[in-house]
Amino acid sequence: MERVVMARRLGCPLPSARPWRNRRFYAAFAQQTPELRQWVEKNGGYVSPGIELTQDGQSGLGLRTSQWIPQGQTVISLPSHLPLGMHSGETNDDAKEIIQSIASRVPGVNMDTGWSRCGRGALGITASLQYPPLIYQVKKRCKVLYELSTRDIPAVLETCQGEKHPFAGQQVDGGALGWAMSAVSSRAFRLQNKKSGDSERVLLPLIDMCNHSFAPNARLEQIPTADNSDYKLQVVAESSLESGTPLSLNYGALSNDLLLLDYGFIVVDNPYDRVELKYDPSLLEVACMAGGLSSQGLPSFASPAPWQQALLAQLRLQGAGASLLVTLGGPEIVDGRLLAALRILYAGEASELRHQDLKELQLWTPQPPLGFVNERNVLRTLAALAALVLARSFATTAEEDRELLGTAKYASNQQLIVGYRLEKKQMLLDVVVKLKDRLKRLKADGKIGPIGVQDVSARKGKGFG
Ligand SMILES: C[S@@+](CC[C@H](N)C(=O)[O-])C[C@H]1O[C@@H](n2cnc3c(N)ncnc32)[C@H](O)[C@@H]1O
Repeated sequence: MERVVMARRLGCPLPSARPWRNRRFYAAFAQQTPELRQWVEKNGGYVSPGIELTQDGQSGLGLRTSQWIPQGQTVISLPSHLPLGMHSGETNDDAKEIIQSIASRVPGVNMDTGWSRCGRGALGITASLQYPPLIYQVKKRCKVLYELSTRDIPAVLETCQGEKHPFAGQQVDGGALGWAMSAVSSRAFRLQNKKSGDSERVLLPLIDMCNHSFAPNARLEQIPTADNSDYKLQVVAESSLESGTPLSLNYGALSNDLLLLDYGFIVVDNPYDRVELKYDPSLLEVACMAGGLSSQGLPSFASPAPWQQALLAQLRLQGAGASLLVTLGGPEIVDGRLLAALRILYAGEASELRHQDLKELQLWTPQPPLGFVNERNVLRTLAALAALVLARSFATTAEEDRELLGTAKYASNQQLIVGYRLEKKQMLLDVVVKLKDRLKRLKADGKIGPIGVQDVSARKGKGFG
């Protein structure tokens, strides 16, 4: 049995791009449960009589239970011929070849990058995101979409006539292409192809009506047949479900950036949300001072000792092949490489690290690996760094965003975007709180001396190594 994950990585519309956002559309569609059920069953699938299509608040359409479902019960089962992928369907061979040739030019399919709705107006609202890494992603995808629709796809389609034309003679403009890619990205699952062993993205009828939760009440399984020649896909209840419970699957440990780009929604208090920043010694220097640490006796971040440089190179934060992108947030609170780098930079001598595993330096351990003073300096610097990133990266404050969210004149796209940047700020504030909390717990042990030159000697006396 294999778990199947939502494929994400292809793209998703912002809410206004979804025709089904219209309430009447939802209501009409939700009534089609019997037809969908019959279609699945006619094609060899199974749908529990205990589930139905419904309109699910902010999430659009969804599935919910219409009766009590016991834990472990299969609620949907699809045979392997129902998922729709690049290699399935009844398109004629010429058209299939052309579609595959178009797909090979789409970075989202081959390079595992995401998409967003990049049609008219997308760039206008992009600036409101305020968060440069996401703005960059949106612009990049807009560019790819533009090039595909104005250059690459017309070049392929030019040679196609009649039967060969995969879209029955219709042109594919940026809007249509963006819509199609978004529709796929927000609904595709990643499956293991039993024959080739490759992972491929497929659309799963009915199953793709399940909305996302980080605490899902259902899971998707790919069950191989006894001889391993075929498989079926099934949605199974994770726990017993009361009647009227929305069915949810976990789309994956996705940040709000990926959820917004690929699915068009964000999760409040998303445990996997992060901010990206560049590892920058001068920023660390400022954070060190902002953290109230005296510069006396403390390291020069810009020109560390050779042994520190060697360790930073091992962390790929220095030298050829360095990768300077680090993150704050997520379950680990701070990127392990950044944590290790600060621990190394605050260590007085190479001997302090003699018995230290570089991997362990990247983790939060119950005991601070290089002693209390080292850890306190690290925590103070990191908390100040998170506060600095918060102050420097966004044009508005969290308070201003909250006020904006409260004003009715905002259309849903704008609300989503303001909500997105507010979540980023809130996440950074949470990082500061978590780091300060750690600092408090460290201090509660009563082993921390005053800050300054004494710290260095105290640290030297700890006897690590
Ligand atoms: C696989 S489809 C699920 C069915 C979809 N709600 C519909 O109306 O067809 C994924 C899309 O559902 C919506 N969605 C899923 N989970 C959501 C959530 N937790 N919050 C808001 N929207 C959600 C998003 O629009 C997303 O792109």
